[in-house]
Amino acid sequence: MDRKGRSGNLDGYKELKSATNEFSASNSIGKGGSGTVFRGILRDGKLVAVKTLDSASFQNEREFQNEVEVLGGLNLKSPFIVSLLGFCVYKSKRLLVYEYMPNRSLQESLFGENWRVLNWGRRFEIVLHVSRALEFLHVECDPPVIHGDVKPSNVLLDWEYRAKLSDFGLSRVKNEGEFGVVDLFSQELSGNLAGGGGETPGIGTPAESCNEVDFALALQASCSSKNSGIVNLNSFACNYNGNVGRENDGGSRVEKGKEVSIWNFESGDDWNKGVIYDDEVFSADHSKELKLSSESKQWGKDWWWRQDGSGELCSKDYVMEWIGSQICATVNADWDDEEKKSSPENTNRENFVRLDNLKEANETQLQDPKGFGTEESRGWEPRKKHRKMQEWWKEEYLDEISKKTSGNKLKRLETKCIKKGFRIPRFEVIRRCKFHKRRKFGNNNHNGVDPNMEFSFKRGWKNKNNRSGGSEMWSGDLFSRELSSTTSMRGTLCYVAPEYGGCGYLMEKADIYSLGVLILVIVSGRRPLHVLASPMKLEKANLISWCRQLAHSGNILELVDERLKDEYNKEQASLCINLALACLQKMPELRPDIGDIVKILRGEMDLPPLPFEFSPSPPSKLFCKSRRKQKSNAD
Ligand SMILES: Nc1ncnc2c1ncn2[C@@H]1O[C@H](COP(=O)(O)OP(=O)(O)OP(=O)(O)O)[C@@H](O)[C@H]1O
Repeated sequence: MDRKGRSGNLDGYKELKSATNEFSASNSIGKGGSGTVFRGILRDGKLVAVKTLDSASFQNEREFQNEVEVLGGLNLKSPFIVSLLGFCVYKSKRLLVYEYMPNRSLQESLFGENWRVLNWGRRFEIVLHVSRALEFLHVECDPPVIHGDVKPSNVLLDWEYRAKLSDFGLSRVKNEGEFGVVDLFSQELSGNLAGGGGETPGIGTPAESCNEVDFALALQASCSSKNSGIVNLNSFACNYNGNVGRENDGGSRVEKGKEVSIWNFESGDDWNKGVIYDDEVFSADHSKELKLSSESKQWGKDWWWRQDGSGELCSKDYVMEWIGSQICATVNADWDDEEKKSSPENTNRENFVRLDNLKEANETQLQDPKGFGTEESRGWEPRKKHRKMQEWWKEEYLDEISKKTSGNKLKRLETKCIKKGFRIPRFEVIRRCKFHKRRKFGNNNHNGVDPNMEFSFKRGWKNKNNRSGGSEMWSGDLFSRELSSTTSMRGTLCYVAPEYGGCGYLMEKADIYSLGVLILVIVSGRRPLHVLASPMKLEKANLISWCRQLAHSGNILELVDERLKDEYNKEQASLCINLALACLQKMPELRPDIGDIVKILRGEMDLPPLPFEFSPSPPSKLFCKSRRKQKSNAD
């Protein structure tokens, strides 16, 4: 790749190929939901990470474009954000080139064999660095950028374990004049989108009314802003084509007729510069692949529906039911009968909405707007409906389940599902585990699941990385693994803010919520959901509600990673936990701004008073005062 970004063409792809030893397994450093990441050395000796996205995935295409547009579009640099050095489009291949982060992700360090490197000092620094990354995005960037997917696997670590935030696939640039979900939708969008008639609700309307939203129009509106980071593929395709179309403009920097598009952010040039792009190959492939053109309106509509689900069995139910099934599974281990009926093919069919099924699925959905499906499709249709994200994160459900017998709970859910014509999904998950258990490890592995595998509603099982995560990474809990890093269309289960209903714009306070979860994860060294076989431990299953309980009983330090023993700074740990509690308040307005969070972490500001229900947690005011006093004494 030409690092000046001026002569990239097929050579660009070739260079990335040779830099990564032809994308060899030995250069592979990790696998995410969207593709594989390879270590590479460019001709000039620069060490890079090359992410190759799995082709032909609708989701990947969107995330690729978002990454390029938002991360690549940042005018300012931050030491706390991973640099995107360039990208490459070669036929259906999509590659992203990042600065290399030798210690990879926080997820791997925290839950891997190497967890000891994350001593308390480093953990506290990581909390500060991620906060500074968000401060950069929310405050220093104009317009602000909302990351949308803050979680440990998106925090990468450099040589000295300094953290940088990565993965802007779900991020967006905040539009000018956005105030908040309610204002936005009641005033701006509904008027605009309904063409003045005011009948079409906007994106952020409550999920119950989502079916009514003309999402295609909403998307068009959201993308109409010059700075919008919600990249509609339609508009993005236009953007590409627009560049090509402008090749003869004076000073055009677009070269036509090549197979590779590569653009180098380091060159500091703007979007057009250095794009080398075959419009025929690209636009043809692109529009075909994404089924755009005249159907784009309908496509946009289905796209949102498909990703977020519109069925009545929402993810809350799904998660509740799944939790129940996990408890049953660990206690009763009665999987085998179901397993016999399953096959990997069936499981795949039920868990993925494939690109090539899109048209077929659309038709079904149009004919059957309630989504119950025909007799033939019923077996897999409900799976697509489970993704609704609204308020899934109801820790009360865990409490509820712990109070009642899981069997009763499940019975009720089963009845509910059957009444609605849905099949019960729980055994699919379990089958999957069993399938992988057999295939990968025989019966000797801990609970039968590869420590490096994780489950995604969207993507099914995926191998997170090629390095062994170690036994700590597994630690006997199936459930925490599966939910802790499950990327949804717009957020990750357990990290996504409760107000974010799958239909709304992400706002800064959603990032703050995710930061709160991340802080607790860093401090506790465990995942947000952690169900162990013993029912006694169920009260601790949900990290957030456990933390709230501890705050209530004045014992928050019990949450600190027991592997650290006593080797941590109690004052800082209390500060982090109280700060996390403030970030995790259900009402977004009550959560602190990122600027204040950074100041609090630096000891320059008091922690705001926590809600009553968290008392008698360590008196945060007193605590902060004493901390400030100490600091001023030190000065
Ligand atoms: N810049 C980088 N430098 C070094 N390693 C990286 C870099 N980017 C990613 N990795 C490694 O590759 C792994 C996969 O990254 P990727 O961003 O594809 O997945 P993810 O964020 O874990 O998953 P998802 O995209 O589903 O959220 C990371 O966990 C990390 O180990």
